Amino acid sequence: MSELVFFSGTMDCGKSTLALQIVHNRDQRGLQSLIFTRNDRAGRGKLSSRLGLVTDAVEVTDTMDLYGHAVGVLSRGGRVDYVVVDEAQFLAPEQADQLARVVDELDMDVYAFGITTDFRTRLFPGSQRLIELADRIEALQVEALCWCGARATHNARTAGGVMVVEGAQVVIGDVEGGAAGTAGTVAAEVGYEVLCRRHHRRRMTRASAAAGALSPDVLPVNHG
Ligand SMILES: Nc1ncnc2c1ncn2[C@@H]1O[C@H](COP(=O)(O)OP(=O)(O)O)[C@@H](O)[C@H]1O
Ligand SMILES: Cc1cn([C@H]2C[C@H](O)[C@@H](COP(=O)(O)O)O2)c(=O)[nH]c1=O
Repeated sequence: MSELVFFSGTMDCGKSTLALQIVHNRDQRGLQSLIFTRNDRAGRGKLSSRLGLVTDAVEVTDTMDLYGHAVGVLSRGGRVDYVVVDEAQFLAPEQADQLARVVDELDMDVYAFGITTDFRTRLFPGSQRLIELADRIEALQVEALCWCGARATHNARTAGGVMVVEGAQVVIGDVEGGAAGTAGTVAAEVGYEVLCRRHHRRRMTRASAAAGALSPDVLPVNHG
């Protein structure tokens, strides 16, 4: 039985790497993928991982029908054995429904990869719909870590090094403060950092925690 599987986690937890591994392993066995992505940092029509691997993909647009696209490939004599979708948080909810239709009507596995929540801890609409529809939701085994060493569960956005909780939901960027990419809204000063919930709630990034540790008002008072 074919499945819709949603592999989700924070930024930088290895989702794109796993997507590329799935494609590589099936490719080795002669299976043909149809790969979708949207707003990858490497540019349009790319699925890239921070480990340096990259492959070509179909860039999803606002109005693209993913089921219709798969049917189109098949009807032109192309072969599709399974579907991979990276940056699936950027899908419109109806595109998640189209992926479920691919599974049910074309009998193909669909592996979707994406972050669950945005920098305000709110579900992305595409991720919400995938959670609602998926046969399975998988958390990645290599967890990203907060600066405190706890498992990172949330994504923080920083602007000029300071955590922000207001702004557009979609701003393409990277962890470690570096913003990159060619699609979507790109703000040079925006960065991301993965945090545990406790530190996300307290708005404590690695930099602000370090600054707090050095702040005179938390240093031990010398009564001597
Ligand atoms: N220099 C490196 N050496 C080993 N592993 C690395 C290196 N850089 C990144 N990684 C691994 O790659 C992961 C990020 O992979 P990626 O697929 O780009 O993440 P995601 O798609 O979830 O944002 C990191 O969590 C880390 O495990
Ligand atoms: C939290 C958050 C992230 N984004 C963007 C930033 C990146 O371009 C992608 C996530 O990519 P990754 O491969 O999982 O690192 O999403 C965003 O637009 N809005 C957010 O709130």
